Parts: sequence; C-alpha cells; structure tokens
Amino acid sequence: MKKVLVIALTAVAVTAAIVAPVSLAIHEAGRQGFHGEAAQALWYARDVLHRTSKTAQQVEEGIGALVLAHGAAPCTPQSIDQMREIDLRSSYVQAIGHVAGDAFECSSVSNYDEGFNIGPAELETAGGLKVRRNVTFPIAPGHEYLVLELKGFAAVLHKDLPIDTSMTQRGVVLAVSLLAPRMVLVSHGGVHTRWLDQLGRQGEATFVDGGYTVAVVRSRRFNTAALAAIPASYQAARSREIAWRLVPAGAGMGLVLAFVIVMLARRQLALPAAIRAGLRRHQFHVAYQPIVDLGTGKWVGAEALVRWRRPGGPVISPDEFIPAAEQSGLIVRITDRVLELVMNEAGAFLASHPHFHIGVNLSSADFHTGDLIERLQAATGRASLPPGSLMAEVTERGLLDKDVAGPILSALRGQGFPIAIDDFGTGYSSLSYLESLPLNYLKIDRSFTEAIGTGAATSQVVPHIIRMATDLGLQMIAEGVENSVQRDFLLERGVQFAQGWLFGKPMPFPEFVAMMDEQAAAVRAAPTPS
Ligand SMILES: Nc1nc2c(ncn2[C@@H]2O[C@H](COP(=O)(O)O[C@H]3[C@@H](O)[C@H](n4cnc5c(=O)[nH]c(N)nc54)O[C@@H]3COP(=O)(O)O)[C@@H](O)[C@H]2O)c(=O)[nH]1
Repeated sequence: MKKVLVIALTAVAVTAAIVAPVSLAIHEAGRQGFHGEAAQALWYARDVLHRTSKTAQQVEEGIGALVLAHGAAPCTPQSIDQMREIDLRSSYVQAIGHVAGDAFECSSVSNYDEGFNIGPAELETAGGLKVRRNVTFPIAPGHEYLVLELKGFAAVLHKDLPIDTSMTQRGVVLAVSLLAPRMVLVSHGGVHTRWLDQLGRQGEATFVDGGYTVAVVRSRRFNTAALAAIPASYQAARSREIAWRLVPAGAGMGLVLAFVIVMLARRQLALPAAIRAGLRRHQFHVAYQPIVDLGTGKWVGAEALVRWRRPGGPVISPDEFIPAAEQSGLIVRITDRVLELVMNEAGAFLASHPHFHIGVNLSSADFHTGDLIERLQAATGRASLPPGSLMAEVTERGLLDKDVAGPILSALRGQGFPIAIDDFGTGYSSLSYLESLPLNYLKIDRSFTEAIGTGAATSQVVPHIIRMATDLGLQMIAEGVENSVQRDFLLERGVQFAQGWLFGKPMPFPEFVAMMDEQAAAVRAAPTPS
C-alpha cells in the first residue's frame, strides 16, 4: 500500500476511532436520559391512573348500590341515609346524590327541596355516563367539582384527588381523560390532546413532544387514560449527568483505539524497511509442508513456505508481511531468497529424488520482472536439477495480468516446470483462467476443504471444482486437509494429492526428510490390500 494511502487511511481511522465512541457515549447518554425520565413519567401516570381507577370503582359501586336499592324512589330518607353511608365510606367521592333533568334533587350533603341546577351535561358516553366538569355548589363557593351521572344518580368528585400524586419535579403536567369520546376530565398544567393520540392501541406509551417527556397509560377496565408530562429540561439534565460519566470513558476508549491504529500504521509503514533489513540480515527461512499422494500415502512433494524470524521476536506470519512485500515490490527479492534457500537446503535431496517436486509461491510482481524464466532456470541449474523439481504456484490474484503471465507460464511449462494454480476458487475469473492457462495442478483452497462434511454452503462447491478440474485434465491438490473425513471424501471423488496438518505441518527441511523416511517405512510396512 502506498505510504500516502496508509497515512490517509490512518488519519480517517484515528478520527473515526475517537469520534465514534464519543458519539456513541453522547447517544447513549441521551438514550439513558430519555429512559430515566420516561420511567419517572410512567410512574406518575400509573399513580394517577391507580387513583382514577379507584375513584371510578367507588363511583360505579356507589351508584350501582343506589340504583339497585332505591332506583324507583331515589330521594326517600332511606335512600339519603345510604347516600351518606356511601359518602362516608368512599375515599374519593365527595358527595353522591340524585339528579332529575339538570338539577340535584337530593344528596348525601344537602336535601334540595327545590332542586339545585347543575347545568346541562357537557358529554354523554355510549354507556350513558354524563359528564359535567365545572360544577359549583352553594355549600362550597369558589370550588369547582367534577360530576359524573349514571342512571339518574351522580357522584361529586374533587378535581385534584386523582392527580394529587407526590412529585419531586416542578412543572409536571398531569391529566385524566376519557378515551371515547376523548375529553380531558381533570388536569394540572397544559395538556396537548395529541399526546393521547400517541397511545394508539397500546397499554402505555412514552415519548418526547412539545418540550416534555410524556407517558400515557390506558386503564384496562375503564374508558380512561392517565398522562404525565415532565419538562424536557429534566431529561436534558439527566442526560448531561450521564454524559459526564460516559463521554470520558468513550474518549478514553477512542484514544486507546487510536493509539493501536497509529502503532499498526507505523508498523505497516515501517514494514518494507524492516523486510529489507531482514533480507540483508538473513532473517528469512523456509518451512516445507508435505504434499501427499492420497492413493498411496507417499510424500511426493512439498510446498515451500517462507518464514520471518526477527531476532528476539516471534516468527512473523507470511499473512502479515507478504502483502506489504507485494505492495512495496520487495516480494521479488523474497521469491529469490526462497529459491536460493530451497536450492541450498533441498537441492541435493531433489537431485536424488527426481520424481519429487517443491512448490514455490510466485506473486504478480514476479511476472513483471521480465526474467522470471531465467531466475527459475538459474535456481534449478545451480543444483543441476531437472525443471520438474520446482513447481510454480500462482494464485488467481497473482495472474491478474493474464496477457503478461500467460506467455511466461507457457514458456515455463514448455521447459518442464510444473504449474499449479493456488487457492483455487477464492479469486476472480476462475473458469477462464483454468481454460486458457497451461496448468498441471489445481490446488483446492483450504476454505473449501474445511467445509467438507459441515453442511456449509461452500461444501457443495468442492464436487463442482473436482468435476471441472477432471474435465480440464488437471490434477488436484487439496489444501488444508486436517482430518480423515476430509481425506476420504476427497479420495473417493478422485482428488489425487493433498496437503494439510493431517499429514504434516510446515517444518524445517531436515525434519521433513526424517519424517518422510518414517512415512515411507510405514507405507512399506502397511499390508497391501489383497
Ligand atoms: N508469495 C509468497 N507467498 C507465500 C510464501 N510463503 C507463504 N506464502 C503465502 O502466505 C500465506 C500464509 O502462509 P502460511 O502462514 O505459511 O500458511 C500456509 C500453511 O501453513 C497453511 N496450512 C497448510 N495446511 C493447513 C491446515 O491443514 N490447516 C490450516 N489451518 N492451515 C494450513 O496454509 C498456508 C498455505 O497456503 P497456500 O500457499 O495457499 O497453499 C499463504 O497464502 C501462502 O501462500 C512465499 O514464499 N511467497
């Protein structure tokens, strides 16, 4: 990756690393602030609804008893006695009486010989409940009462009682409303009727509207809902308080993340220089992983895998440095170093094992040097080996420029170097590459081998790859074989060769030779199938 691009990406990542957690913290503080105030508003609304339901229940029971006992003669001394008794027993009903037309005829507090006019009902529900919200009585001038009338009997209610909930905040709006038809019965503060619309069919709703955090709660039994609305300044204060705790934590996390990103970027930027130094100081070495004939179990080849050990440090995986080497053009020097090491370590062995081959990974840059053929020839020539001893492993990514790579591969193949397409199935235009390039082997990528027997979608792909390779006359090497289920699956379907931990991990060459001898002895000792 170009230096400028790394710096630009790092700048973007660092900004995101700091901004994202801080924004998240602010968002979370806002969310928690809302939930905290919404919970408080719900508590108020539920308390108001509880009082309202108790009131409605007392009204319903009182009127029910009067209708039952005195419906026919509502203002007899016995009826008035019962009214007084109901009045005394009810905590929420101030008075109860009988109404004829728009006038009280008698009640628990006064016997109106000539009737007391309370005016027409403002609303009558489908259930016959008549509502008067602002009734005054001579006995308590200056006070307005809510009067609910049903079947001729009416309950007088103090308007503050249902909403007399204990509050720790100022400016809270509380209200009780009929739902159908909609009518606010009692309220404290200015109620927006649209708040009741937000309830819809739900039992409870919380939201922010008109500068308030609002909670509306519906009664399960009565045609009423209670609402509470807390000024939004409380939510803002709560969110601010939470933000004071969360934002520093988010910023801290962001800084740690940014530090890690900067370190990784510095490492990425420093990697080419470190690779150059590593090449100069001979810090690269090669590990060899066996390639096995699945039919006989014999080791017929190996893949050379480069390793980098910095002094005093761990072995660095090729996955970490090969991309940087490819982007900086240093991969060509790594390929040369691998060829040199393979020939030094395995040259004599290859000379005495003419049917054995070692695969070397080639990158796209190797095809653009203009002398790849000469480099491979020089390598095998140095140890007087036939070209068949060295297999060129190329990935689809490495072959992106087919017009350059195609003729070189044809020439290599013509000279006897076996060619394998590596990581097959993970690249770009798989089929066209297979048809047009002069290949000997197709290496089935580890991701497909891993999927065998798992039921994963990719497991369905393996038989197709096998069929395609067979049709094109290519031999197959399955990569990443880790267990006998995978081995047997591949063998049954005609895959000739395999590589993977089941047979051997990448190892130094002396260890490889020793293990190969043991393996050969084991194969010889195994009973031959009759
Ligand atoms: N251009 C070059 N690329 C190279 C060179 N050496 C290695 N590489 C590429 O780096 C990638 C990572 O390689 P590595 O960490 O060495 O991993 C290889 C094996 O160790 C691993 N493997 C093999 N068998 C198994 C297994 O059974 N399970 C398992 N989890 N891993 C296994 O797979 C890697 C081999 O991959 P491939 O080359 O595709 O056959 C890798 O892409 C190398 O190609 C180099 O010199 N030049």
